Amino acid sequence: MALKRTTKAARPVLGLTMGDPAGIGPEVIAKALADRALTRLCTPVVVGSRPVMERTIAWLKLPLQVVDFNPSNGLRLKAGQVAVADPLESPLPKFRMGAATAVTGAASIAFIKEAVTLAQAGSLGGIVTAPINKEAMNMAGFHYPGHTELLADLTKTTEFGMMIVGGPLKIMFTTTHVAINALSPLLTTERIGKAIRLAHLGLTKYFGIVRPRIGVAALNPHAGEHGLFGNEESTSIAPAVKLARAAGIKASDPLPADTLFGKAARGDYDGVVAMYHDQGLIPLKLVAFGTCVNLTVGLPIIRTSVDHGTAYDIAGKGVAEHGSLLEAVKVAARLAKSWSPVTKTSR
Ligand SMILES: NC(=O)C1=CN([C@@H]2O[C@H](COP(=O)(O)OP(=O)(O)OC[C@H]3O[C@@H](n4cnc5c(N)ncnc54)[C@H](O)[C@@H]3O)[C@@H](O)[C@H]2O)C=CC1
Ligand SMILES: NCC(=O)COP(=O)(O)O
Repeated sequence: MALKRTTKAARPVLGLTMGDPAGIGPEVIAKALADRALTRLCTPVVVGSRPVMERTIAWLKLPLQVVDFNPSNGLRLKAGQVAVADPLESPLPKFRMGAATAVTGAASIAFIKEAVTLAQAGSLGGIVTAPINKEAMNMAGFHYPGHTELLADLTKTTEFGMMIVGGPLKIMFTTTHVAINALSPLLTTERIGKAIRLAHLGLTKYFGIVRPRIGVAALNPHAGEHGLFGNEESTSIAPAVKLARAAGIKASDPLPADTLFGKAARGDYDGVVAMYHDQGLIPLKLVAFGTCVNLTVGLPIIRTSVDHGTAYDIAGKGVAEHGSLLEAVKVAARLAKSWSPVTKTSR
């Protein structure tokens, strides 16, 4: 029997995927599990390797005890007990912390798949993902740019987008993990229009903002300066804005990105549509690294994530901070209490 789906009164059951076992995912999860701030927000279920979780808890000397996740017992846990859903058929072979391998990459994908299955079955009210390593995932033969596209594939979602929020900024990304020299042809009116619609959906449905004001970033310096420094503004961004406005969305003209994010941070816009990864993530991480939350807007399930990666440089050292994971749980728990599946991205 699946757990009853979260109600407004209950603390939602959230699945915390372990991410890449060789990164800081297990550590930030263990630290968060020992933090009362997390258990006040939700009933956590770690979706990951049970032996890795046990080793991490022991290594960090945390007062936690791992038990198997059993959806049919209503998650009746004693204080300090942590439920782990481990989808791996056999324990992971020995691996080195801080190194990308196909084995750990494959495990990180198995955890995500299991979490999606549990969420779709109603056993989890949402999922919060710890970082995967894209290189390890690709070494394992999963050729996705990141969670965002994998989750869309697993849930058969076509209209989805990566939104990251932090401090005063809420940013929707038109493209995610793309080489700069491959960017321009991807910035079609259709793709930008989709990002504007998803920004609107994210700001209204996920953050409750009525008639949000959306700032749309230009791609080129000074918004191209009438074609002097590029023309994506006139050929694709402005036409996408026009279509969005015709659909009733309050979207700005393509604005020079070097001043747009500051304006949004000061409150002139409720959200921003960035054209590419670093355009939006540099301002976000400058003002709020460690507390930003990544959401996949448009999925039929709730998914939030941390703002950081696997941080191989500090994996196994005990210095990783778990603040972003707590923030991601906070957002997922809030959404889980009022969630209704996305059916379309109309206003
Ligand atoms: N949600 C996800 O699954 C994400 C995955 N990644 C992946 O992570 C890998 C490494 O990416 P990088 O660009 O190097 O970013 P990164 O966030 O792993 O590391 C950047 C710097 O921040 C520090 N740092 C990161 N998280 C920290 C924490 N919780 N506490 C203290 N210091 C922390 C690291 O030590 C490093 O100096 C890549 O494979 C990337 O694709 C990156 C971002 C998000
Ligand atoms: N920089 C954001 C990031 O890498 C997370 O991407 P995803 O795994 O959530 O698609």
